[in-house]
Amino acid sequence: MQAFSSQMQSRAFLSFILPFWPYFIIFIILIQTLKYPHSSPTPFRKHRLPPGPKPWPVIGNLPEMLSSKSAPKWIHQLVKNMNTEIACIKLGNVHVIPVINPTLACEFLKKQDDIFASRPESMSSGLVSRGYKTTVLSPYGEQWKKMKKILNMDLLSPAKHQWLHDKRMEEADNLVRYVYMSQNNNEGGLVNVRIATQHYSGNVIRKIIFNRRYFGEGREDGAPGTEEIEHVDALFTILRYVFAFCVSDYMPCLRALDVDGHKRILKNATRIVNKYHDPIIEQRIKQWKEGTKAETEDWLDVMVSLKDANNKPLLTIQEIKSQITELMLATIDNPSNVVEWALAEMMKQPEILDKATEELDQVVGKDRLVEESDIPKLNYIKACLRESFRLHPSDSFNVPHVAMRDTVVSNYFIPKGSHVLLSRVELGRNPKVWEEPHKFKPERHLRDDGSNVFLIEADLRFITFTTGKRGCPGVVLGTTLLVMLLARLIHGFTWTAPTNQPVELLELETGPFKAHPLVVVAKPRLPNEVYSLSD
Ligand code: HEM
Repeated sequence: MQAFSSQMQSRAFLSFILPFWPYFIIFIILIQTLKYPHSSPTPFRKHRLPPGPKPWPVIGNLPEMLSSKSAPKWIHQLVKNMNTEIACIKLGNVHVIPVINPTLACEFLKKQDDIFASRPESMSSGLVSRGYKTTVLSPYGEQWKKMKKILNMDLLSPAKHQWLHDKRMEEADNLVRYVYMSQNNNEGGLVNVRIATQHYSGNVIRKIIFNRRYFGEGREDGAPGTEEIEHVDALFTILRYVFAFCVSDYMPCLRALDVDGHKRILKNATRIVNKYHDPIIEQRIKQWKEGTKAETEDWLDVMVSLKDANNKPLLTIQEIKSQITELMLATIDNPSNVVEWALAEMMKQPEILDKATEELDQVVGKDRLVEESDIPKLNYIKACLRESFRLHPSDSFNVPHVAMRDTVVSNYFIPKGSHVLLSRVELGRNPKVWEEPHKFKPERHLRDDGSNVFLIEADLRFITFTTGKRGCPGVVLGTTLLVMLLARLIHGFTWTAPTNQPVELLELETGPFKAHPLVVVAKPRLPNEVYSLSD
């Protein structure tokens, strides 16, 4: 009876308190705002902010963002509706500045690069970088400078690139073996190109960092084992959520609640990645300490052996662990996404596929497989890759850049702390820049004088590696992976769609990602002995 009456009391209390919940939340938000006031007035305040939707007090345009199916699509639609090429959307206290025009993009990343060289601090980047110990995710400062210098000088230098040649080639051979073996599968030679490309990227970076392809037993046919599938899936989950407009990044007072579930998903994915990486890293550090390892064979060895001015280890274990995860993330998505789309587009326009195959036969011949030394001569292949980057970027936006002080860009006031988002989708498809923007037309990237095509796009008419302080340090490795992947697939095999299943080019509703994996038939096109590959 007493239990019943206390139940009644708590029900009465609940029905009394429920209508006041919204006021309670607004109260917390107001306290939050008082804790984090807007930046103080500066002389730039006479300039207007870029055009944008009217924000609600305190919460800004968060309600509209939350009621949309996809935040990037909502932002792009706003920009389109306002007929502008730069906008300002207020999410909580943060000014988010989407940009779809290359001249403006160059203002941010070239002319005022010094001001826009920071990154946002967020739940996801803090978690993945173990408290900003890495490069991509760390705000501008001493830690970022330390890590970027190590990448440029010790891991990605031309000499180190040369040193790692054989490891990359082993994986390029493994890719061909994997596709070649599909002839023997009981699906009539069907190849899931997404699996082939994602695991090629995963295999190469695992080989470079850990000197191994497999975490577990591995497989004879070069295909990924269960451990590698779990590892690569977890990396892609992190990539999907790392800059995914998490509500609490704009309303820090909601951080403890994990309202959109992003924290739980990211924690789970990083746990999986750490489960594979941490034991290898810990054992290797021990081996170097005990003197049972003395030969430098991979990036992990390099990282463990780096010394500071006092001959002490330059990197802490946390720095090594977080930087390794970040290097995996940085390598894995662009090659797989861009090459899967490129092959799908080329199969849709067979004359393009024929032209690429002709170039390969001319440069490489039919008696051997493509080698890295062929890359400078494969201009049509590189033009196809550029076209795929332009039309099918691996994400809706470039990694955010943060304004380190108030400034003016193109007569608009950009307040300190603004998040600048160069739109990968809308830069590449901007009709003022590109004729027939939705058509896959590699010829537009060939040069009249026949000179070398590069994947770098320094004018930011679309995004590949960008430029400036925050530009990608992995241009050479990235270019090598991309060209080898597409060139080996096209040179080694003829590709046809299975009967009654034509190739389609549908995008997901949420972004520029291919809705369905490309699953097509591969037939070897070179003499059999060319495929007898080293293990
Ligand atoms: C495969 C093709 C690749 C593409 C298309 C690519 C593209 C990019 C882009 C667009 C950025 C952001 C630049 C900006 O903030 O403006 C970036 C940053 C970065 N990339 Fe790459 N990347 C690739 C491969 C790699 C590889 C192989 C590595 C190293 C293993 C790497 C390491 C990094 C790092 C460390 C940063 C952060 C730079 C900084 O914040 O200072 N990337 N990359």
